Amino acid sequence: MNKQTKLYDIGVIGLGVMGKNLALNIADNHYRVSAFDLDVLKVSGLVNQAEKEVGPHRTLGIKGCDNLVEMLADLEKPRIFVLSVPAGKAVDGVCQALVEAGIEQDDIVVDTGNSLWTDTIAREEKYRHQFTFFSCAVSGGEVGARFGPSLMPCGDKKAWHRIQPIWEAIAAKVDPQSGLPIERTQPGETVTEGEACTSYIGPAGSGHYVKMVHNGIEYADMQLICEAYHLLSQGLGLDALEVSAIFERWNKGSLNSYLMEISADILKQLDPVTSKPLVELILDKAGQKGTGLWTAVSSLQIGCPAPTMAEAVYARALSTQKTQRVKLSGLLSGPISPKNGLIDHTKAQIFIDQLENALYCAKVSSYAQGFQLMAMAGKEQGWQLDFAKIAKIWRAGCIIRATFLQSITQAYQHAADGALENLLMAETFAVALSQKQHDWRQAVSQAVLNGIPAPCISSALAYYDGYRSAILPANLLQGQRDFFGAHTFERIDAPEGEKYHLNWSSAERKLHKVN
Ligand SMILES: NC(=O)C1=CN([C@@H]2O[C@H](COP(=O)(O)OP(=O)(O)OC[C@H]3O[C@@H](n4cnc5c(N)ncnc54)[C@H](OP(=O)(O)O)[C@@H]3O)[C@@H](O)[C@H]2O)C=CC1
Ligand SMILES: O=C(CO)[C@H](O)[C@H](O)COP(=O)(O)O
Repeated sequence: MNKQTKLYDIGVIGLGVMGKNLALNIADNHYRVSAFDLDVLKVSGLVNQAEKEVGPHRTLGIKGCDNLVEMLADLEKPRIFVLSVPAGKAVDGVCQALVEAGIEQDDIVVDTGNSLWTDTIAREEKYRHQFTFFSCAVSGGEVGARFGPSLMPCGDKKAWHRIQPIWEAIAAKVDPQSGLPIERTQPGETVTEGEACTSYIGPAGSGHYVKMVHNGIEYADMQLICEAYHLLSQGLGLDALEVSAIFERWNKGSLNSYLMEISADILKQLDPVTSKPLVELILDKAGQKGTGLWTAVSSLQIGCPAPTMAEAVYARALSTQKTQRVKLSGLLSGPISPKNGLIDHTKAQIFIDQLENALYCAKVSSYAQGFQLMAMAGKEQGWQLDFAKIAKIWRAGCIIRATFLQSITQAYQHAADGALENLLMAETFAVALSQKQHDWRQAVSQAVLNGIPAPCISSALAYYDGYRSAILPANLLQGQRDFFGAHTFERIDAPEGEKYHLNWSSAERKLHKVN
């Protein structure tokens, strides 16, 4: 391996999709990187790529290591290690191997994988007497990691101050006025202006919680776009290229986002083998690694409704039941399908415009759920989450980046003392949704009438309607609970907290005040 005399600034462990690109990004920003992976081919692959990218006149400060003892010797003390290994056992495996290799108390280990936030809290405690376990969730996929991701650090404040200059250098950057990304796409380029998409989130676990909700929102955003595609293709009978053109137009307006942009691109792609649209040849069974599921589970545990994110997880699960779906498509009846699609063609443009507004409203509703979930979790855990900052660091670099996040940033900045309980209460969104909600209902109605599943668009509407309902039928529900289980109920004409029970089954039906 490449022998250097000067010590290195940072050690990157795990050189898969993310680790390799983070290492190159860090080196582009003039920090010297020592890199290790269990797979020697990944180590040599990184070193070769670094040499190729810069050519003979300039070298990137990247060195491959054979083992962790070598890496420890390579690094300037106190040392900084970046872990980019699969979440779960591998993280503890590397931490243990670092202990065996001689890691010291002042050294910092930064876990950048999609770890479960409760594991992060436990690890900070577990390794407290051996080194500082810090964590920083990363979003942006391969390209983000290479040219500027969104970074959500949490844990020991002193550790944050040490890594902050590196993190601010490698993060995506945003023009503070417009909220638009300042992009770099070439190896060796750096962006030194603009606001960095990283900000200290809070104590251990908080950054990973925020990233988990980011992924829950990501699942919902993706499914919302897929439902629009389904309604346009199955409902109106449009082909992939026609849907792509609609998405490209939507991407120029309030729906502008990275996910909308790549969806338009995907729909345009022809299969190199058959020349048909590739999307039509991709099997309709969705995968998942678990972060969306964790978000839905947390929302249920906390008691904070996040139905659109949960529906997005269910939609992926349902998609995997392909064999049953195929069987039932011939067994269960739905609306009769005319040749050119289900929805009246003479009203196609009206429907397309309604769907655009429906998608915008559903997106606002979904983000409102996500931000409220973070607020409730933050309260429960005693984290002081700054939502304007969180929206800010999602404006570029991450998968859910969108111009819309500038409006969310401003909504939280304008709310006095962080008093915005729910995004739906922000004037900008309340007004927009009031104006567009009729179209949202039309789109959901068309989906229902024509038998096209749109669980995220419609659950987002149900959340909106539930949230704006002064009266819900939970009075009857409380009656049911008291009837069969003596679970008691409160009365609207009695002080809050006072509990009552009616002896529903007895002849006299006596009301008792319960102490
Ligand atoms: N891919 C993405 O878009 C994103 C991924 N993430 C998260 O980042 C983390 C890394 O993801 P990704 O790069 O995609 O994963 P990959 O599987 O591509 O890379 C992980 C790498 O870590 C190596 N590795 C595993 N165990 C060890 C070990 N004990 N010591 C050294 N190296 C080890 C693996 O080697 P081997 O293959 O030989 O086992 C592999 O090269 C995950 O937690 C993921 O959830 C976060 C944001 C986006
Ligand atoms: O964290 C990410 C981006 O922010 C990953 O892309 C995410 O892990 C993808 O999740 P899944 O495989 O479950 O779709």
